[in-house]
Amino acid sequence: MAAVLRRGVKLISSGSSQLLSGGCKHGRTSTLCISSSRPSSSKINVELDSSTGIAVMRFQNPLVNSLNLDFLTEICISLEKLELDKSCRGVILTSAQPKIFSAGLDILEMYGKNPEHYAAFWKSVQEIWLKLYGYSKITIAAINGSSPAGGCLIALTADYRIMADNPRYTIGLNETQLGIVAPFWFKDTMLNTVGHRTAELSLQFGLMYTPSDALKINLVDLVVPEEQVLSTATETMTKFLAIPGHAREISKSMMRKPVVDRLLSCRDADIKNFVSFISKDSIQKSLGQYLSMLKQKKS
Ligand SMILES: CC/C=C\CCC/C=C/C(=O)SCCNC(=O)CCNC(=O)[C@H](O)C(C)(C)COP(=O)(O)OP(=O)(O)OC[C@H]1O[C@@H](n2cnc3c(N)ncnc32)[C@H](O)[C@@H]1OP(=O)(O)O
Repeated sequence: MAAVLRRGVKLISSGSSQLLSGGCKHGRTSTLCISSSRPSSSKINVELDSSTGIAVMRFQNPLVNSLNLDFLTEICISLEKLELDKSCRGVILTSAQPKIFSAGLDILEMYGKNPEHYAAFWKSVQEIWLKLYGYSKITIAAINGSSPAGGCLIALTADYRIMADNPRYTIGLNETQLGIVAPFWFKDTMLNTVGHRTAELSLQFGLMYTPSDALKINLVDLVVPEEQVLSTATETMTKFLAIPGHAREISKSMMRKPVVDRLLSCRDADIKNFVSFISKDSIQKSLGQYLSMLKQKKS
């Protein structure tokens, strides 16, 4: 950690992860998120440019940024810290893993575990969605890889989505392909983005879209060459930042609050429903088959 803690770097928070803030080149302040115990094990990296107020949060949970409980918790804590940090005005969400934005929820968290584990996991999935969908600051998803199911959900919570123009990358809520069902708040997030008919077809078939098809249905807002995803996200953020903050924030909340409130009003019931659904033998069998299919695909 000594190499990171150079002159002018100060610790600005604590918890399961730490935020380090310090002066660096060009008079800017960068913020790096590292794990308190083992810096190299951190699953995200956050850089905050205090001259612009733009933070870039990179997911780095090998191999495929699958969203397990620890990873979800780490993302949530960092988002919370950035939301409280007055020098941060917006967050760009992107991936440090090649070719993958996020593989979605970690299937191993939903397979072969006990009900207590399923409940704790689902609570953390709810937390991340509540945090991101109700986030007061601007969020932009710089989607530089595939983004199935929970990965697509994370992207859908952003105020704007920019995807790399690579037909090998796909995005969508493919839950039915695994024999599982996207809950109502996944569905509502999709519905609010692409409209009723498209969401209906998309969810029933568990459709995955190439970037150009995702653009056609407004699942993403912009498709750009891969090497321009981050710079375009920064440019777009600058446009959002030009709008008076309080007016933008209230407008965002007005659009999203009913959906957020709906989950808030029934969190425990939603967890119970998830635990009962995922514990079913038939669902466990489907997930087991899907995991085997993923392994077979490699050989
Ligand atoms: C009432 C409500 C009930 C239920 C609601 C539940 C909602 C669920 C939401 C979800 O998000 S479910 C997860 C859906 N995700 C997927 O379907 C993605 C599956 N993965 C892929 O399609 C591909 O792996 C890929 C992400 C496109 C990457 O492909 P690539 O060829 O680059 O890698 P590879 O397939 O070899 O995978 C590497 C490694 O990672 C494992 N893996 C992949 N995805 C997941 C995952 N989501 N969870 C856990 N593990 C995953 C894969 O098996 C490989 O493992 P190995 O190295 O041990 O073989």
